[in-house]
Amino acid sequence: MIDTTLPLTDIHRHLDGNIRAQTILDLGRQHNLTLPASSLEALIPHVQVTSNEPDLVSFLSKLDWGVKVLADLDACRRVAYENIEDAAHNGLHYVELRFSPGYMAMTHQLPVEGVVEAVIAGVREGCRDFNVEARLIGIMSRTFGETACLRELDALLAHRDGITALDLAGDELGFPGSLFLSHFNRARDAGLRITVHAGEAAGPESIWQAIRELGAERIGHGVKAVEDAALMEFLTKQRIGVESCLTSNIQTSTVPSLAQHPLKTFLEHGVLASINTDDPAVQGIDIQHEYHVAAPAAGLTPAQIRQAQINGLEIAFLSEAEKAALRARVQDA
Ligand SMILES: O=c1[nH]cnc2c1ncn2[C@@H]1O[C@H](CO)[C@@H](O)[C@H]1O
Ligand SMILES: [Zn+2]
Repeated sequence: MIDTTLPLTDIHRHLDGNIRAQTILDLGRQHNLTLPASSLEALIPHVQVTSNEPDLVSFLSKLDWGVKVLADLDACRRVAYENIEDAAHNGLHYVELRFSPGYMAMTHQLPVEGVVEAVIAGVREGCRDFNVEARLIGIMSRTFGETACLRELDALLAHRDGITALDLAGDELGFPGSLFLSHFNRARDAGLRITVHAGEAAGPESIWQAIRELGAERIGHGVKAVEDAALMEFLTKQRIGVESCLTSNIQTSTVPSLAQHPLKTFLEHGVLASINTDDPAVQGIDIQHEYHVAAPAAGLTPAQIRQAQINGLEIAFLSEAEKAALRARVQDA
C-alpha cells in the first residue's frame, strides 16, 4: 500500500521511454511520418511490451518508435510536458525524469543541445501547471559508443543549470562502464550527481565498477548485487541507493519472476532500495501498479513497501531542506 501521508516518488523513469501511444500517433500524423499502424489499438503492440522480451536489448528496441516521431524540438518539449502531466495524474509528488538527448535527436538529426533545452522547458512548464516537483537526469546512451556519449555530455553540460545528475543506460553487456571514465570525471567536476544502470544485464562487477570508477551514488536496477555478499554490505554501509524497477526486470528477462526479485532481500539487508517504474508507457504499467500489484507479488510486506517508499525520498537528488519541504507539503495536504 502507498502511505498517503508520505511523498510518493519515482526516481527512475525514462522520459523518452514514457511517450504516450496517442502522442506517437499525433506526432506521426502532424509530421507525415510512416508509422507501423494508423490506429491506437494496432499501434500498441509496436510501442508496448505485450509479453516478456528475451533480453534487455530486445526490450530497448520497443522505445524506438517513441523517439522516431520526435521530428522537431517542439515535439521534444511536448513529450517532456506530458511526462509531468502523467506524473501528476499518477499521484506522484516528486519525479526524477531521465532522458538521452542524443537518442531523442537521432532520427531527425535535431541539435542535441536544442533537445536538452526543449526538455528542460517542457518539464518547467509542466511543473508549473501540475504542481509536481521534478529534477532531470541526463543519460548517455552507451549503446551508441563513447563519441556519441561525449556529444550528449557536452549538450547536458551546456545546460548544467537544468540538469541534476548524469546516468549511463542502454546495452550494459556490449558497452561496459570502463569505456566512460573520462565522461564521468568531467560530470563530477561539473558538480553533477551520479547514478548508473548497473548489474541489470551484467554481474556484480559492473556495480562495483560504477561505484568505484564512475562515482555512482545510486545504482539503477542493481539486481545482481545479491550474488555478492561483500557488495550487499557495502551498499548498506555506504548508503548507496538502489532504484528498483520490478516489472521492468521481468519484461527484460533479467529476473525470471517477481517472486524471485531481489528487492525484498535488499530491504532485509538495510539497502536503501526504492520502487520505480523505468519506462511506464512502453511497459504498460504505472507507479500504482508497481506498489499495489508488483511489490506484493515480489513478496514485500506492507512495512517493506512503506520502507521502499521512504527510501525513494531518502535517496532522491534533493537537499535535506527540499526533502523536508516535500514531506511537509504532503502532510499538510
Ligand atoms: O531498463 C533499461 N535499462 C537500460 N537502459 C534503458 C532502460 N530503459 C531505457 N533505457 C535506455 O535509456 C535511454 C533512453 O532514456 C536509451 O538509451 C534506452 O535504451
Ligand atoms: Zn532505466
